[in-house]
Amino acid sequence: MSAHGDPIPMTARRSGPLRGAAVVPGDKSISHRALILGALAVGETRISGLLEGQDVLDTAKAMRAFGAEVTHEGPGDWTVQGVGVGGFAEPADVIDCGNSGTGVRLIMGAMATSPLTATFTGDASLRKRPMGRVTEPLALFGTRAVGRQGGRLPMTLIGAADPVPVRYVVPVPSAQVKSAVLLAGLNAPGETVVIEREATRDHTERMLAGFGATLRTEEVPEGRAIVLTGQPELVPQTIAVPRDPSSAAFPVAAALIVEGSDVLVPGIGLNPTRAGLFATLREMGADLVYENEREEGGEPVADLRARFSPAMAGIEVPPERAPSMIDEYPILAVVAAFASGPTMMRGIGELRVKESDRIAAMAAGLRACGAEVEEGEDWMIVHGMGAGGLPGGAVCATHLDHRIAMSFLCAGLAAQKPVSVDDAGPIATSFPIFEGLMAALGAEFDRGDA
Ligand SMILES: O=C(O)C1=C[C@@H](OP(=O)(O)O)[C@@H](O)[C@H](O)C1
Ligand SMILES: C=C(OP(=O)(O)O)C(=O)O
Repeated sequence: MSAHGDPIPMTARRSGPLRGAAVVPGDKSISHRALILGALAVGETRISGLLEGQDVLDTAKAMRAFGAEVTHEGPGDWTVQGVGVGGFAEPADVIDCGNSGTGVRLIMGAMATSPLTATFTGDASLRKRPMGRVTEPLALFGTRAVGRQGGRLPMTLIGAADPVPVRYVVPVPSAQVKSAVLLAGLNAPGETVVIEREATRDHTERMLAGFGATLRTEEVPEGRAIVLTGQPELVPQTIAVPRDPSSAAFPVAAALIVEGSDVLVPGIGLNPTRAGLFATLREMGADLVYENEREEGGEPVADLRARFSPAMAGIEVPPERAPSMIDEYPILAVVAAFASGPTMMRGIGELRVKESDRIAAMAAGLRACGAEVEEGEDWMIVHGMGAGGLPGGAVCATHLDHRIAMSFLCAGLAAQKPVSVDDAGPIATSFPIFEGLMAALGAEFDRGDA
C-alpha cells in the first residue's frame, strides 16, 4: 500500500542514454528544520526552495497544530509566523507524521519541554519504527511518554512543566536523536549537552546558530559535545534550502549505469556530513565531477556531472563513512550490482530501522533481479555483474519505502529485462517529481507491472 492511497506499481525498462539537467527539489532534512525552527522563533521566517514532499508537508501541518502560522506563498516559498521557544499550544488532535521519522522525532523533541500533551502517529511504516531512542533522553528532561510496546507509535508525550537541562551521549549514530535532544534543550534552563561518538548530519547545529541560539562544540573523551544554552529568543531567518544530495543520488546513479548517459545535477548541497556517497562512487571509478563549487547560505554547493561509467569496480566502503551516506546505501547497492567485483558495506545496522529494513529489502530485490548478495546484521556484500550485467525481470517489494522504490526503478533502466516495483507511491514523501524528472532525461518508466 502507498502511504496515502492505493499502491502504484511502476516498471522501468532498459533506456537509451540519459541526458540533460536534473533539477532536484530542496533538502528534506533542512526543510523539516526550517519549519520547526521557524515555528520556535519570534516573528516571520521566510523559506525558499522548501521540499514540498509529503514528509515535509506533514511537518508543516504539525507546526500549525502547535500554534504557528505556516503559509504556502508559492512554489517552494513558505512563511512561518513563529510562537517563540516555549510558546507551543497544545494540539487539539493527534499529530500524524505520515512516513517521516525525522518529522516525528524532531517534533517530539521540540514539544517535550513545554507543559502540554500531544499524541503522535504515522503510517504503517512509521508505526513499526523505534521511538524509545528519542523518548529515553527526553525522559531525562522530565518528559513522560506512553506508547505501544517496544516504544512504537501511536504515542503520547506529556511535556515537562519544569524541565532540567540534560547531558546525553547519543548511543547510536543518529542526527534525529541528537536533534530531538537539542530542540528539547531549547526550553530547558542552563546548558544542555549532547555528545556524539560519530559525526552525523549537522544541520540542526548550523541552523540553531543561524537562528541566534548560543551553542558551541567541544571535544570530550566520549566524542564531540554540542553545548546549547537554553531559553534563547530565536530570531526569524530568511532561508534558501539547498537541493537535496539524497535525491541527487538517483539521477547521478542512473547516469553512471545507463550506457551513453551524461547528466548535470545543479546546485547540490555538499555538506561533508551528507556527501559520502559521491566520494564512494568516485572511489569505485565513477565519472562524477563537481563543477562550479561554491558556498550558498553557509553550505558548500556544486553542480554534479555524471557520465556513464562502464569500468566501475567494487570497493570496501569505509564503515566510518556510513553516517554521511546513511540514506544512500540502497542506491549504492544498485550501482554496485553494475560494477565489477564485490562491494562491501559494513557498519550499516541502522538501515534495519529505516522506513523498511533496507538491508533485507535490497538483498531480496537484487537477488530477485539475479544478483548475488550476502547480508548480516549490520553488513551487506553485493557481487557486481559489470555494466549492463544485471538480468532484472523481477517485481521488487518496496515496503512503503521511497528509497527502495527509486533504487529499483533506477536498476531497471540498465538491467537486461524490466524491473518493477509494487508501489511507487511513497516516492512522493521525499522526491515528488522523480518520475517526470527521470522521464525528461530519457528514463523509460510505465505505470503498472511489466
Ligand atoms: O536528521 C535527519 O534529517 C535525518 C537523519 C537520518 O536518520 P537517523 O537519525 O535515524 O540516522 C536520516 O536517515 C534521515 O533520512 C534524515
Ligand atoms: C530515513 C529516511 O527518512 P526518515 O527517517 O525521516 O523517515 C530517508 O529519507 O531515507
